[in-house]
This record gives sequence, structure tokens and C-alpha cells, in this order.
Amino acid sequence: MPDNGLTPASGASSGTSSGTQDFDLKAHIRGVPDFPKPGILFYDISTLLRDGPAWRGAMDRLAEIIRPYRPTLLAGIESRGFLMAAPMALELGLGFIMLRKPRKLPGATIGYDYDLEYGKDRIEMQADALRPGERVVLLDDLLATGGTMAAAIQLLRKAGAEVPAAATLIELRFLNGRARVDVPVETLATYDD
Ligand SMILES: O=P(O)(O)OC[C@H]1O[C@H](OP(=O)(O)OP(=O)(O)O)[C@H](O)[C@@H]1O
Ligand SMILES: Nc1ncnc2[nH]cnc12
Repeated sequence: MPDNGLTPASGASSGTSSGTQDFDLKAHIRGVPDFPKPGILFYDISTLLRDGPAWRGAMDRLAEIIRPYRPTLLAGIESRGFLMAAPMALELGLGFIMLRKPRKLPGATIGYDYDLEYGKDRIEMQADALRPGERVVLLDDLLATGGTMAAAIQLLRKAGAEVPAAATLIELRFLNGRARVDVPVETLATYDD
């Protein structure tokens, strides 16, 4: 764990939903209390990103897990999902597309509106981003309530894609986001509180 003056996020050593226990990702993630609001423990991946070998290890491990789903394209969810999708695309020899907050993408877009706990949100992609028969694996850094991921899957389907799986570094299992997502979600580190 880097000496960053902040607490490592709690929990036993990390594994994956595929059962592999050989990469201790949790040692590289810090928990920042009361960010962005009092009472929230923020799982910060900055400490992982700034450690070259650890970041490489995480991407290698996730690539191994994603490969069997045989994606033809990846999609990253703004903004931390882009950090995942870009290196993963290079690793797998694929392209990737950006799923963005409203009015960020040029040209014709397709959007999907979804409900938040209070209010609404929308996610968009470029209308010409997909070719026929595309199998898109979705990437983000973290699964919390699952609202963002569920909306992203609906958007990709609306655009004509098949979504065989989604993958994140971190899953906050106590929020039960998986229940809202109807594809397999692969994760490298799970937190129970
Ligand atoms: O499962 P959910 O409850 O929907 O939450 C998970 C989402 O929240 C975070 O993104 P955020 O909206 O903070 O944006 P950022 O990536 O730009 O920081 C995270 O990167 C996921 O995209
Ligand atoms: N607790 C958390 N830490 C980091 N990113 C998040 N996105 C939603 N909840 C989060």
C-alpha cells in the first residue's frame, strides 16, 4: 500500500467473481471517508492508477476475464470507465466507445433516460458507433447501486448491440447493484461494507 496518509479500504483480500485470488487489488485502493458527502466512504482508484505495475496487473487480470466473452467492441462509462476501457481495448486489440453524460458527444446521438434516487439522469452514445452484430462488453471502475450500469446496458441494446457482460474493478456488494443488471458482472474486488 502506498504511504498516502489515507486508510486502505477495509475487507479481506480481493478475488474475482470467477474465483481467482492471485491479485490483491484491495491493497491498492484507498477509502476516503466523507467524500463527496458526509457518511460516504469513497473507494478511490487514484492510488492504483499511479502505481504502474499494480495498474498493469489489474488490467491484465481483467483482460483474462473479459476475453472469453468474445467482445467485438468495448464501451466505457464516463468518466472513470474511460480509464478502464481505453487500456483494455489496446490489450484486447479492440476499439471502444464512450458512453457520456448529455450533450458531450458531437453529431447524432442516442440517449437513455433513467431514474436516480432523487431526480433523473441520461446517458448518451453516438448514433453511428455500432456495426451490425456487435458484442459489446461494458466497463466501469465501480458497481454501486447498479443504476448507471443498467442504463448503459439498455442504451447499448437500444442501439442494436448484444451485451454479453460488464466488468468493473470494484463492487460494493452491500448496495446489491448486481440485482439491477441482467448480464454477468465480473469484478476484481468486492466490499461488503
Ligand atoms: O452503480 P451506481 O450507483 O450507478 O454508481 C456507480 C457509478 O458512479 C461513479 O461514477 P460518477 O457518477 O461518480 O462519475 P465519475 O466516473 O465521472 O466520477 C462510478 O464511476 C460509476 O459510474
Ligand atoms: N462509494 C463510492 N466510491 C467511489 N465511487 C462511487 N460511485 C458510487 N459510489 C461510490
